[in-house]
Amino acid sequence: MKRIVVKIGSSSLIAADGSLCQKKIDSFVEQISSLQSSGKYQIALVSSGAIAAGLGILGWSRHHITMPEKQAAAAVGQGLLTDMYQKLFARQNILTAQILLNRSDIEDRRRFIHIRNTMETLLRNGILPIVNENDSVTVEEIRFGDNDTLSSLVALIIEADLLILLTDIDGLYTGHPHKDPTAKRIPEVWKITPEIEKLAGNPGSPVGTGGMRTKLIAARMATHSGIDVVIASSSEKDVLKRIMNGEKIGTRFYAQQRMPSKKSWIAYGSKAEGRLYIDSGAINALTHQRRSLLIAGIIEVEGDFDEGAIVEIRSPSNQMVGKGVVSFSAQDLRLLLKRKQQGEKLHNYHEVIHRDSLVILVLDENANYINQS
Ligand SMILES: Nc1ncnc2c1ncn2[C@@H]1O[C@H](COP(=O)(O)OP(=O)(O)O)[C@@H](O)[C@H]1O
Ligand SMILES: N[C@@H](CCC(=O)OP(=O)(O)O)C(=O)O
Repeated sequence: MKRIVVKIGSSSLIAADGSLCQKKIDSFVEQISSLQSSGKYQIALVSSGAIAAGLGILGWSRHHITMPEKQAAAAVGQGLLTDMYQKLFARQNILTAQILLNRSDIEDRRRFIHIRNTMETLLRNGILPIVNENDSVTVEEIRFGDNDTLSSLVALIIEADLLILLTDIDGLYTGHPHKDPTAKRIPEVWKITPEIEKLAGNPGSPVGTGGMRTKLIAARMATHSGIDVVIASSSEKDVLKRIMNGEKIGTRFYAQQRMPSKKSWIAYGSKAEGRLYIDSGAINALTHQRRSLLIAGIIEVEGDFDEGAIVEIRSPSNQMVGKGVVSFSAQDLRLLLKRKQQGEKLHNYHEVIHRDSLVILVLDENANYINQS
């Protein structure tokens, strides 16, 4: 069975009067149910709309709103959203489950595995997980901030084959469609180059968060992990079925080679607790010779971490090289660096970051991430 994550943005769920639009939601529910009951797909839904729905029913304006008001609106709106999905999916004999996440739930490896096991259990039992950010309890430091990023992490969690971002526009355009009347849809993206990234602008509607910018970040994370991404219009008739039938609607981003799940978590889910600065020889060994990181290549250690922590690997000029699981504590690494400076050869020490626990995050000359295997 193929696994799909479908993300629906606020702009596709909210009616002009600010309320949840049952007609629109029903159309998604029918489409998702039809795919799920074909027996060919397991689907997880990431649905935005809690804040907008809450503001709508409370009659509160989104302008100059305080954080507690926004979080209160999310608490009200999430209830409305869950209730509507539950009722509409029940009509299609599909049981739904609500999962609300913060970034810290994913950053911690144990919690990540718990979420993965829960999602697996739901999917294998034919229950539809409906995911959103836990907006009403989230503080800035642990926010995803946008559901595009969240949906791509959900795709990593369940090792999806495809991530579909449904929005109020039929794909990525060559310019912001509200500002550039000549802008055209780009049907396919093989590589997310800096030129492609430059095309993505902010939301076009007052209810959207992140616009195309965050959709491209999500697409980068997913495609690098080996998951195809389609951005398509939520109002296109039978959009999900047509995408699954291979019709070229929206913008399709093609995946690179599949990355092992642990590595995609290291790259995009985990939180780095420190930094290792490495010299040019080590950068070359890591990026071109697929070697592990040895103590010999480390110039400086930043932060205070234990062995087993995730750290960033950076160049002397502070460019990101990668991330990985470190085998020594920061204290021990500093000690070893001192001994190295005093002339001691440290050949007997094992890898500081083993290749299998290392993800390279630099692009090659073709704007591809360097092969991880
Ligand atoms: N290059 C672009 N191509 C298409 N849309 C773009 C582009 N740059 C910015 N946008 C805006 O991004 C919007 C979609 O993002 P957003 O409003 O956050 O939707 P959602 O609520 O579905 O996440 C579009 O309606 C459009 O106005
Ligand atoms: N978690 C928020 C939505 C955040 C978000 O990314 O919104 P959107 O850009 O509409 O997908 C909510 O439920 O209101």
